[in-house]
Amino acid sequence: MAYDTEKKVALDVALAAAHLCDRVRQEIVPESIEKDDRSPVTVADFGSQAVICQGLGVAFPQDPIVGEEDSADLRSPERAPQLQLVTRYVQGTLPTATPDTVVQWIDRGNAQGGDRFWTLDPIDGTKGFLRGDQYAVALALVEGGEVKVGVLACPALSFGSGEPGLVFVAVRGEGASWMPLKGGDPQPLQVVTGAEADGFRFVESVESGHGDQTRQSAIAQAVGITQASIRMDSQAKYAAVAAGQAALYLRLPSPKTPDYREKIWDHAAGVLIIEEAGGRVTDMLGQPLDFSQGSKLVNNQGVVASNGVIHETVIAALQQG
Ligand SMILES: Nc1ncnc2c1ncn2[C@@H]1O[C@H](COP(=O)(O)O)[C@@H](O)[C@H]1OP(=O)(O)O
Ligand SMILES: [Mg+2]
Ligand SMILES: [Mg+2]
Ligand SMILES: [Mg+2]
Repeated sequence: MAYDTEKKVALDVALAAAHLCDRVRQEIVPESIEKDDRSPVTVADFGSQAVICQGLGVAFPQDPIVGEEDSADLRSPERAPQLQLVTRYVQGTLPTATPDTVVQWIDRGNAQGGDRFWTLDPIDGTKGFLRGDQYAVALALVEGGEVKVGVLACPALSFGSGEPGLVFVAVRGEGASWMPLKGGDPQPLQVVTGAEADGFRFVESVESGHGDQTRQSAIAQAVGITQASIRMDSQAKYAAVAAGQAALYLRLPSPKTPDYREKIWDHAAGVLIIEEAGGRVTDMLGQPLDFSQGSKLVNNQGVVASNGVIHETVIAALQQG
């Protein structure tokens, strides 16, 4: 089957990284370092990126990786204790790791893109990770501007009363599935269908600054969703729609940051997983997300991810105000 090796390697590295993040959260209270854009990063974000870039580098040495983090914030002498800690966690997976190899692996993720590249968010939802809520390790392969393989590992996510720790994977044209992080048979993913919108739920970010929650509620109501939103950090929201737990994910530009452009690693894996589960993802104008323009979705604003059935109704409601 197409992309068999890519799927297997992506799952292996994402699982190893998810395990590292989970260990960090169980064992220490991770401190956050503030990046230049004032967003937080932790030893787990760096460790996850190191493990994934190392594994992709061995399996696909020619493939560029467009990752969120770079090692600049870890290289300064005053950050030596944090780099030591990252190295110790990476050694749990790669026993020969040293501070030098760790920063090199992290910086493999500094590529700009190309016709074929990987995009990586080593921890999507760092704020959720720090709060003890949802987060995801998100990895996707983009070829010719199209997402071909997507993996989302969600160590804190569970369905119903099941144990937390789920992984989601999709290959274009071959469907999407989920399985427990600790192993088990893959189960197919299918969005919720039917036209009974008053039974539907919608998902949105926990962070009010990452979207327009007022407008998101108004649009959900306009399309007949009467229940309150489920607020969740990270691309776990895409997983919730793909698994039929919600029919809609709305991410409309925040009035505080109207010029914000979404980063490709915040969406690529989730988009493919929803599409392969039978759903649809566009921007707020109904245009497909354009993954061919470097690290940002410069041609898109806002994201609408749905079960497909209600998609056009949502886009029409957005056009009305
Ligand atoms: N103004 C903004 N609008 C939309 N997303 C944002 C904004 N600022 C940061 N983000 C991104 O939202 C993602 C988290 O998603 P969610 O809110 O759904 O949990 C993070 O990757 C974060 O990027 P960054 O890592 O650069 O801070
Ligand atoms: Mg992110
Ligand atoms: Mg991140
Ligand atoms: Mg971040």
